[in-house]
Amino acid sequence: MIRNLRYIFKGAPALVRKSMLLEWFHSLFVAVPTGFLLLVVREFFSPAPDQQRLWTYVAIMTGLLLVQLLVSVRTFTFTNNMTYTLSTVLRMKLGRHLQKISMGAFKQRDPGDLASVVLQDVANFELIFGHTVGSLVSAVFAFAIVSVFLFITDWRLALILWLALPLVWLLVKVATFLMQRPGVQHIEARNATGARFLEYVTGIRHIKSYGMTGDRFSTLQQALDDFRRASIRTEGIPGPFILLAAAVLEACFLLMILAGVHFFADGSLSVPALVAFLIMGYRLYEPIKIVLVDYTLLRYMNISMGRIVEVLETPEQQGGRVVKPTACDIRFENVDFCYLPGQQVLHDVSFHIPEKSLTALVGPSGSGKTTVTSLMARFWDVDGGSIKIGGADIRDMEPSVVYSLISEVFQEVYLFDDTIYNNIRYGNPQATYEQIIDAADRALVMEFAWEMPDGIHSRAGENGNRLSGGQKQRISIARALLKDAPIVLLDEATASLDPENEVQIQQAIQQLVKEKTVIVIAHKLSTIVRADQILVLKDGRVHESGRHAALLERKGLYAKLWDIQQRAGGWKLNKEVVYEQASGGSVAAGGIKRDMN
Ligand SMILES: Nc1ncnc2c1ncn2[C@@H]1O[C@H](COP(=O)(O)OP(=O)(O)OP(=O)(O)O)[C@@H](O)[C@H]1O
Repeated sequence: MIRNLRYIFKGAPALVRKSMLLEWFHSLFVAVPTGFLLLVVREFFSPAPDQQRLWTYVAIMTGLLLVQLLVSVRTFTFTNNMTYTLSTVLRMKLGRHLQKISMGAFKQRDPGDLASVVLQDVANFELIFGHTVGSLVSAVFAFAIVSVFLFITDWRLALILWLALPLVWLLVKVATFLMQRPGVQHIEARNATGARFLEYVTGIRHIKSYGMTGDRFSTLQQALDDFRRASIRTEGIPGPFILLAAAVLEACFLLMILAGVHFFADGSLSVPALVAFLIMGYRLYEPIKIVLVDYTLLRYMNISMGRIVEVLETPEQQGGRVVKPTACDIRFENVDFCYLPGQQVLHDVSFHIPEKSLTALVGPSGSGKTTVTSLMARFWDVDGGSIKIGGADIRDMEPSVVYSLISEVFQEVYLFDDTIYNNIRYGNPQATYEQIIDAADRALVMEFAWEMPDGIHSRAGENGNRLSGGQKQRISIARALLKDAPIVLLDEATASLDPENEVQIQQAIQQLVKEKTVIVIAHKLSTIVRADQILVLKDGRVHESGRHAALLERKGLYAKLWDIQQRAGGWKLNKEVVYEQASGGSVAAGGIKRDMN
């Protein structure tokens, strides 16, 4: 636990030290009045009680209690502020860290599980830390101070009260040991419930349309049942041990009374000392009772902290030796890669993409086209070989540098639940209003945005659900135009569009790829007949490469795919769509119109 706490408090030790100091100070003002209580009792039972002395003690105790109140308020406010500051810092740290780990490490965990680390585990930490750590520290100090007073008064009775400690400690240890597994299971069940709820809400359209409501509900019901059982176990298993520990405290107190009466009878204990023990013995156990409840909570917090530390310790992608490459040609050298251990997806892939050229990636489904583009963008790091941009290994560059070199326009467009304007602005947060409108104009976003109630400031909805597929793609192209990165990755951006939309998207893409190094994943081979280079992938290897005509002559896989597409289903292309890197570095793309024969 100490290691986890240290890790989490890294960067804020001064805050924690101040909080602990305040708690110690607070415990001092809780315990010292008890000492005066002893003096009051002694004075009270003396043969001639001194009234003035008694009033002085009472006045001092009142003063101390007032200070205690002030210190309590200050300690509470400080600890409260510190806890929420720490948890905000922690959440931001987790957010920043998640950005810096590779997609591989990111995807090893269920997204619902990761979200629950950031939200639930940090909430667990702030709730338990804020409410228990302070009182625990205070309790330990108060216990120590009251013990000193008691040992001074009568060491034998104090020792009997202390007898409870090893027993209580043992019972707490057993309780925390027993709750370790249910605690982990409880957190797992909680995450599973969150994930099932998320699945249920996000998939509600499909669940309804496939009439799966009953089935899906039972999955959720199952998760909720598991969660209920896990919650009962987490509280129920340590519960009896904690109750037993409380009973041990009561028993030792009774034992102390019996011994006190015995010592009083044999004349070795005075009345004031006995009364003091009756009052203060109970007070001695108050902090322990707090510890009993809080300690098990603390162990639960430790499980959450362990999960937070585990995420924070996931290695970040390194880089930084190369600040920015001087050119933007791309070279794959003997690249091997697997998403999962033992399942190699790319094998010894080598090729070179000259700067400002157009390269098409083609191949059967699952051949590795998307994987090649993901590796170029350093979403994952290669397992073997290297990828170089401008001659520099991308592993020597900060991932953010690599991202800044690349614009992507993929089939699946992700839009934030924000305005269209802001969604474009993500491409370059420093862009001016004019630059954003210009990008929107060039990507033909303005054509549809004008007609919306708030124009370009209309909201896109969650993941753009208020917009059509074509409109979303135009926004993503505007975003890429605004970013103006030297490398452009296109993933068959027009696959799911109607002909009219497709022509418009092609025009927008034409704007985007001017003077850039372009890599296009093409499923329709007719679009890439004029590419500078076509890489044909099969089973994660470069099976063939060359220009369109040369590949047709070879009569290999490309020629076969071409043949199939030409004959496919009686469709006739009567106007070609072509990506072409012209000698001046521009790419031409025509419109497409299909007629059924
Ligand atoms: N995140 C992932 N985790 C595990 N395996 C993956 C992951 N993404 C892709 N794969 C596997 O890697 C292989 C290559 O996938 P990739 O998406 O690169 O192919 P592709 O050529 O782009 O396919 P498509 O044309 O269907 O999009 C496939 O066998 C796929 O199952």
